[in-house]
Amino acid sequence: MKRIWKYINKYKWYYLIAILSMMIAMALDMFNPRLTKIIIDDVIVGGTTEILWKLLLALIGITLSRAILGYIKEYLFDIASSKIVKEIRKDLFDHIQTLSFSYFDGMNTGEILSRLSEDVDNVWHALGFGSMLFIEQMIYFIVATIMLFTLNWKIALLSLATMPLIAYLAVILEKQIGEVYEKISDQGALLNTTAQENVAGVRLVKAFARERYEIEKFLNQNKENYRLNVKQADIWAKYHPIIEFLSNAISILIITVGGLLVIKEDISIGTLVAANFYTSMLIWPMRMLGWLTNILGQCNASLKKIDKIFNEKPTIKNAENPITPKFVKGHIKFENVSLEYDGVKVLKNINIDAKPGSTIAIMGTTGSGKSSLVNLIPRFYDCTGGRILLDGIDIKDIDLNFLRNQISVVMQDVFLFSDTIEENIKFGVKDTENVDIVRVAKDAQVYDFVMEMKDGFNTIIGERGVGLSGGQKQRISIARALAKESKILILDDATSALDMETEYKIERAIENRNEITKFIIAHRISAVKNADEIIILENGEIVERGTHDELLKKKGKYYDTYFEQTKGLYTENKEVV
Ligand SMILES: Nc1ncnc2c1ncn2[C@@H]1O[C@H](COP(=O)(O)OP(=O)(O)OP(=O)(O)O)[C@@H](O)[C@H]1O
Repeated sequence: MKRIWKYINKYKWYYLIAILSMMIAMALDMFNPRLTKIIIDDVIVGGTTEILWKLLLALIGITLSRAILGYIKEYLFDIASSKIVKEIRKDLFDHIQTLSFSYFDGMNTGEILSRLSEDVDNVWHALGFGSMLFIEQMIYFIVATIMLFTLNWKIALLSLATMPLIAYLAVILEKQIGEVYEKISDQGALLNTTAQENVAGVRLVKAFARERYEIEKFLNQNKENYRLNVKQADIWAKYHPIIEFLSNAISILIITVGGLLVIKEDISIGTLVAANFYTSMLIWPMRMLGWLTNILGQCNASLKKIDKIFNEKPTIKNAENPITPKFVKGHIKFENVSLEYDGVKVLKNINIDAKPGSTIAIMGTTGSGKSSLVNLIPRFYDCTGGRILLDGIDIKDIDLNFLRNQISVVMQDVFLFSDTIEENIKFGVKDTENVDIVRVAKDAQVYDFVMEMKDGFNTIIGERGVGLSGGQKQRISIARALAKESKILILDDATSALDMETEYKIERAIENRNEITKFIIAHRISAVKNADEIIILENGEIVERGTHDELLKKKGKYYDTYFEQTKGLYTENKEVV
């Protein structure tokens, strides 16, 4: 909640002027029943017709000024709330960008999207018309009470005595609605996630003919959402008519008691009309209390959820005084590195010395820790033991942005944006004017198939690269990494969808880049055989290492893989034919 005051404070003048306009408009409103009273008592009953035109002019003047002030009030409330919400959404988005990989491991996209859209919208409603009506109704209540007392204290007391009952019902209503709303909001996030995952994975759903199951899953979520909404409507239906009935009953009571006072000539007819008017002004805030507290309650619940994201701290942080080296050679050294995810050790005693420009290939069974190992270099995760050095400096001491700028990663799971091929390739490039798109496209074997497309590099590819083959997507993501021209290149199983020939051409082009230190995770011997060092991982430990020839001589795991992949070229005792 504290956070929201920081934003409101920034636009306090908007709110102050809006509230001032509101107060003047309301003060003018208060004159209307008084003028009506004078028209009834003095002009109609008393016969002083000569003041009628002045009274009518005053009524017109009040109505006009009220309209102008009303416009100023609404405009300022709207503009201030829209500005605040724009800033909250931006800050929230910026903050989400700063969060580390581990945060996203445990969150689903639908939930984050719900915070950014539905919850921020709830804050907007509350800061705009919600708070405006709340302040307005509270002032109406106070002023109408004062006006009633100045008219007749008996009627004033009678009106006020009935208000707590309406207020009590409104508060109960708000409490129950608030509880259900919280559930509706969580359910909405779940519904979003289900829909989002289904649409994103529609091809997989169709391939596995799981449409029925997915529809059922969505319908169940939707049914629960419906049930909660009906429950909310039920609560409204239970309390709202009672509040409505009480409001009307109060009016009848005032007219009856006031009528008796008129008969007894305690008050004039004009006073009764004015008192009835002020009583209705008193009832409205009470009646709206439920609705307003509901909006404010929703806003409060949403703010708590938004705050939870804001309170999330990135687990990977910059050092207090981060180092920004002047020049990077690209020497990467792992010293006794280990890694645990939630207490489970996935890497143990890793020692690697990757000299500038060298190629380190990593092989191993699935789940052996290959991706985890390379993910430590750009600090997607921090090692839990040992240290990693870049040119002799612990990477935890290097400015995080600087460090990541030195590294290009082609991830296992290719992600392309729905944009042109050129923009996708230029994604990580700072100096977009001087990037040699053609060279990187040729090196990544992208150039030929792009040139066959009608719009070439300007071809817009669908979401996540829809419209391209798996191999084409991988090649574009390799081109994207090469275009970044960083000192360290990580290819995490980046050529798995490529045919041997294309993979070979890309590997050669990358090998020729002597200025880059390369980490290549691959399963094919052909992709790793020219590496300066090949590392075989098993259960998070290096079980074999050396060059292609050295490993073949060892006749260990690498040799077995080599034999498996080149079957037919050997005799039964694994001797070359
Ligand atoms: N973010 C994470 N949180 C928790 N555990 C993880 C995380 N990422 C990986 N793991 C676990 O760490 C182990 C190593 O995973 P990793 O992805 O590094 O293996 P890999 O050798 O790259 O596998 P593959 O060849 O299938 O990609 C696995 O047991 C995996 O379940």
